[in-house]
Amino acid sequence: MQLKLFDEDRLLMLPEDLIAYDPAFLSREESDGLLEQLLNTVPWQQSKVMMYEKEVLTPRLSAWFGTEPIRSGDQRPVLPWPHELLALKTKVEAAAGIVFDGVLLNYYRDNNDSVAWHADKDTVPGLKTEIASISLGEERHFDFRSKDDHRRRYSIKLQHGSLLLMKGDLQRYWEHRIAKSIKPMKARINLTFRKVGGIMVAPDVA
Ligand SMILES: O=C(O)CCC(=O)C(=O)O
Ligand SMILES: [Fe+2]
Repeated sequence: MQLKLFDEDRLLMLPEDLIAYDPAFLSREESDGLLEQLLNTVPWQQSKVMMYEKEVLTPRLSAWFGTEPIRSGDQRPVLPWPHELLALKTKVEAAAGIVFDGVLLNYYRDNNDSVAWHADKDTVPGLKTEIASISLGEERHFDFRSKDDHRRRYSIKLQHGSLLLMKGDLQRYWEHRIAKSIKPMKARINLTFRKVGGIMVAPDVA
């Protein structure tokens, strides 16, 4: 049998200390309700980033909820936690065994929205960045590649209501992305719960 380039089973080869995946963390009803509510109530914005000395719009919308900016200089307003995101934060913290202080929401409107290859870095050497990621709506491929050898790749389809934990040295040795697709796609919202504590920076990615 021929191995596909992106074979979901191969995710299992990414060590368990880097990734944990629960495909049905939220029920169907919870996921449907939350997706609808976030689509309609979040003050979505399209951020600008500098790329090769030019300002470009990121190919997705986003919003940041927390108590301080995701990183110094970030233009996004710091939005207060709405009730339903606080409830979700508590549930995610219980599953992850980590306390978070902010959540970044990404809204991929269709198949043309994406996030380019990046790792979510922190500024303090040796501090491991742990992120809990909830997916709602359209299933998209989440790709990983080794920073040392870009041919080493894995991919997983992030399902409606799933929870992905990224931990250990994942951000140090691996990059991730959501690629554009030629297949028409509906809306997807991703929520990444993070610990900023005034020290973590998010990357400038388009
Ligand atoms: O949409 C996703 O699943 C990932 C988003 C991401 O990598 C990020 O916000 O840093
Ligand atoms: Fe990321």
